[in-house]
Amino acid sequence: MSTTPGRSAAAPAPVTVRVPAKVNVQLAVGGLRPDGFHDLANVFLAVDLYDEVTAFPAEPGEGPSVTCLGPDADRVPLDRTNLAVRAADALALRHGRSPDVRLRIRKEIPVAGGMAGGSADAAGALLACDRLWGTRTPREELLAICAELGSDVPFSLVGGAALGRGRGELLTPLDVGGSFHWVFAVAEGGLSTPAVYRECDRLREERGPGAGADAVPAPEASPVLLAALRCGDAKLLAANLSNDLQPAAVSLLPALDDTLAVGTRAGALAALVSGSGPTCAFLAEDAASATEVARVLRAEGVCRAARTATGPAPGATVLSPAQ
Ligand SMILES: C[C@](O)(CO)[C@H](O)COP(=O)(O)OP(=O)(O)OC[C@H]1O[C@@H](n2ccc(N)nc2=O)[C@H](O)[C@@H]1O
Ligand SMILES: Nc1ncnc2c1ncn2[C@@H]1O[C@H](COP(=O)(O)OP(=O)(O)OP(=O)(O)O)[C@@H](O)[C@H]1O
Repeated sequence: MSTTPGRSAAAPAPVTVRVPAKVNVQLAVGGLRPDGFHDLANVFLAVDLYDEVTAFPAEPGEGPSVTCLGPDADRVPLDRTNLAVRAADALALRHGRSPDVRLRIRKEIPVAGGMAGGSADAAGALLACDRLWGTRTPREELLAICAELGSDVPFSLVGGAALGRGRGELLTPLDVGGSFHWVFAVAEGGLSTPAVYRECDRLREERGPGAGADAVPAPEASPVLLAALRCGDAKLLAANLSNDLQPAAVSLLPALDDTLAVGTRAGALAALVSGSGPTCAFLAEDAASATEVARVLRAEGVCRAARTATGPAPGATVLSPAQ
């Protein structure tokens, strides 16, 4: 007999889903669109740093609730604005049912770190609730709900590597010919994604007439970068990493320049800000080099934590009950 609160003998078993963080190996940002978003060529790579979302059954009419465990748990909102709760609400609305679920997030992905942590929890909650409620939502509909929840959420569901067009939600899967070794330097605080995009526009305006947001060329994925992924060539990938949001993130948090420099001096093939930051990502030649880069980053005190990870990693995956 289970002792989980709120479970009767007939209640379904809790469902646990594991969801990866991401790093953007290319983030080309176009001009500001009328809807407030930017067109992107966004090359996502999922890495094996995971949040776990568990959906427990709740009483009929109870509605959704969420708890969070992990080092950053106190920075995660536990009300209806939590992206996992919003995902449960959106799925319930789609099926015309009450969003009765108790969600538990085990958080390893840095909060507001540019690694799509909230998006991961949204994708995880969506899959977990769909299983718990037996709603059997087709994959295409799950992806559409993901896109409504946030630009990064569809990729959190899919994982692997993908090119995101539009605002990042229109995904084309990419072939990857090997595993890449990364180090992530987690910063003390977070950066707000909209604030970083605003700073990117401001810096472009500052560059003068003709360089403003409306003069920005359409973003395109780099063919050489895509070839580097396809071949699993870490050195070629390192030479072609790029993030148009990096100057904006560094402008808001100038100390990131030191973090990037320390990791590079420690032997990383390349360093860049992950997405909207402030997490800094270092591509290493192999596992031993990644361990050394992480050690130096910690020793120099330029980050709150340094984590090694590899990518690509699978997207949102149901861990239990077993398939
Ligand atoms: C920086 C990235 O993480 C790179 O993958 C994403 O572009 C951000 O994706 P996200 O966190 O899922 O962002 P959303 O929740 O969709 O949007 C938050 C805010 O970020 C800005 N935003 C986001 C995506 C995009 N293509 N253009 C934007 O300008 C907008 O101000 C938007 O209101
Ligand atoms: N489940 C959640 N986990 C983390 N943050 C959440 C969650 N739900 C809502 N939030 C809010 O979203 C904000 C952004 O958090 P998140 O960790 O998703 O940022 P991020 O990783 O930089 O996002 P991205 O890389 O997709 O731009 C947080 O500051 C927090 O207020």
